[in-house]
Amino acid sequence: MTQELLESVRALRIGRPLVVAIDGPSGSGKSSVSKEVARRLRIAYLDTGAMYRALTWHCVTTGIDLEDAAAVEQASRDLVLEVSTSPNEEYVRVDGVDVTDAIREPAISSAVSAVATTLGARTELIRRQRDLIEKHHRRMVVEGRDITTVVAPGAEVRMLLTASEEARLRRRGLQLGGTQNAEELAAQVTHRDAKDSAVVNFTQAASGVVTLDSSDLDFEQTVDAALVIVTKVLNRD
Ligand SMILES: Nc1ncnc2c1ncn2[C@@H]1O[C@H](COP(=O)(O)OP(=O)(O)OP(=O)(O)O)[C@@H](O)[C@H]1O
Ligand SMILES: Nc1ccn([C@H]2C[C@H](O)[C@@H](COP(=O)(O)O)O2)c(=O)n1
Repeated sequence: MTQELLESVRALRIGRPLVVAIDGPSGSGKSSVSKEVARRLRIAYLDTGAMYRALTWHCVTTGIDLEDAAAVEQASRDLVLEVSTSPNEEYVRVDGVDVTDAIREPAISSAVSAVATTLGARTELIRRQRDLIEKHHRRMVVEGRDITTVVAPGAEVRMLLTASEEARLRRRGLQLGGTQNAEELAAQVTHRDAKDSAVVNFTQAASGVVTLDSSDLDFEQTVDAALVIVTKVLNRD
């Protein structure tokens, strides 16, 4: 994307709301692409998956039974959570403890779906996500599974970032440095998506949501394509 086009989008939206909602399956590139889009647009960034992971870490660490929906819901309300909203700094803290790396451990990845499918906990985390968007004057790239449909259906730009299963498994394998075998990778990508799909639809674009298929694009090309979508949608409205 040309620098001039990007400058014109930024100028057009100065002081005005610009929520870019991005959903998609695991390994499609939501976090990395959304972060870079936020940097280029010079707006805030929120990784909502990190919030579900932080709640999972808290439940696992304090011995809360993940099958006990009432206990998980109560934990979501009690959670003392700080999450970065800057695309240039990554941190997640629970009760002041830095859990940025701990929430990415395979043990949390395999447990997180149980928490994310607890509807009462979702209600509480969605409330917090909306608060954060408002706190940033509705100028934020927000990514997850239900942002385009539930958290911010009124976002200025709504996008579904997809990629073939083969591409997503390959990317996750590379990201984890080739440490996982095929079965472990499938558990973290395909099986987790299947469990999460029970409560949210992130495989088909809802009405008004633009699909970006990155299967045959590299990272830079995907960021460019996402910014072109932002420009087109804003110029259309
Ligand atoms: N278009 C692309 N081409 C190649 N690699 C990519 C592309 N987009 C993202 N990646 C890489 O794929 C890996 C997974 O991306 P990322 O963590 O952003 O996915 P995600 O959708 O946020 O996954 P999850 O929902 O499981 O957290 C990262 O290493 C990222 O750099
Ligand atoms: N808006 C969201 C964000 C995430 N989840 C669930 C789905 C995942 O299993 C988990 C962790 O997300 P990730 O870090 O892998 O993007 O949280 C969700 O249900 N809704």
